[in-house]
Amino acid sequence: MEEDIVRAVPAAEVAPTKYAWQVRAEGLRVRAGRRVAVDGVDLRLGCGVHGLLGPNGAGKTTLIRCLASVLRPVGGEVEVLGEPLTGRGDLRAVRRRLGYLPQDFGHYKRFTVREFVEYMAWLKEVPGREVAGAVQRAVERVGLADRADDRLRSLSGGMVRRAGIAQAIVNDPELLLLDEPTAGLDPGQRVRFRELLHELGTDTCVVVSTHLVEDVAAACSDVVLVAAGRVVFQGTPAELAAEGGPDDVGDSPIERGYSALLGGAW
Ligand SMILES: Nc1ncnc2c1ncn2[C@@H]1O[C@H](COP(=O)(O)OP(=O)(O)OP(=O)(O)O)[C@@H](O)[C@H]1O
Repeated sequence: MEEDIVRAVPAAEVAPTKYAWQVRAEGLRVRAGRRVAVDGVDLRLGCGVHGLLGPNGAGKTTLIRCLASVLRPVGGEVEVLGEPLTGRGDLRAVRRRLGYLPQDFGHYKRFTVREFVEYMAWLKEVPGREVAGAVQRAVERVGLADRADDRLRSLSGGMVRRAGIAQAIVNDPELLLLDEPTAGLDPGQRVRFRELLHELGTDTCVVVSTHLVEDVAAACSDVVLVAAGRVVFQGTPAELAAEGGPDDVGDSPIERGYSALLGGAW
């Protein structure tokens, strides 16, 4: 009986908060192949939706991969959820508390959506009796409840990406890292996804890399602009817009702010 009244409590509500920032980096340097693609990043991120913007090759994916503990830094410091990623410590505990949607994520085409999200829930060590409910909630939140029992290979690219978002949120992560989550989503889904981001940002640190300036304007509380491996601006979308003037290139105030800050490098 007791089980009936137990609700899935977001990890952020129960984990002791022993850190001031979900992400803290100082002078962070990360290599991608032979290149130092993140080259001296200072960053502090708390709860909210942080839009990671920047031109192709700026280092956004490399930064996200480092925060997801996939790439080890080669210099500087980085702490995620209060845990340093620079040492030789065991990263499993911190990995359980984050959600990550890679740009090109691998999935098992023969799995159904539910099986895929369930599998990721098990890997994140979501307690057994909570798995089914957590999976159903994640699938509903991305609007895939009616396709939950279809195999991934039968879904469109945008639907597969939504399944990817579902696996990233299934463990109610304290830090959610989404690398171009809106790529391939139709306009209706993009609007729904922005609403979901808003909701998640109230008690989670969400980092979203995107090329879509409209996503940033509509869904992000904060913009981090990256160029040539460094953070060149951090502020609200309105502050980014204020950087632009009538002579800057762009179709919207935010685009003009973006081009003003990047000069010719975009
Ligand atoms: N495996 C790799 N080997 C060599 N160079 C790499 C590798 N991965 C990335 N790079 C280089 O590192 C730099 C940063 O790449 P990264 O993918 O982080 O940029 P990005 O900002 O995410 O770009 P995009 O907007 O195109 O996705 C680029 O110059 C890229 O060519």
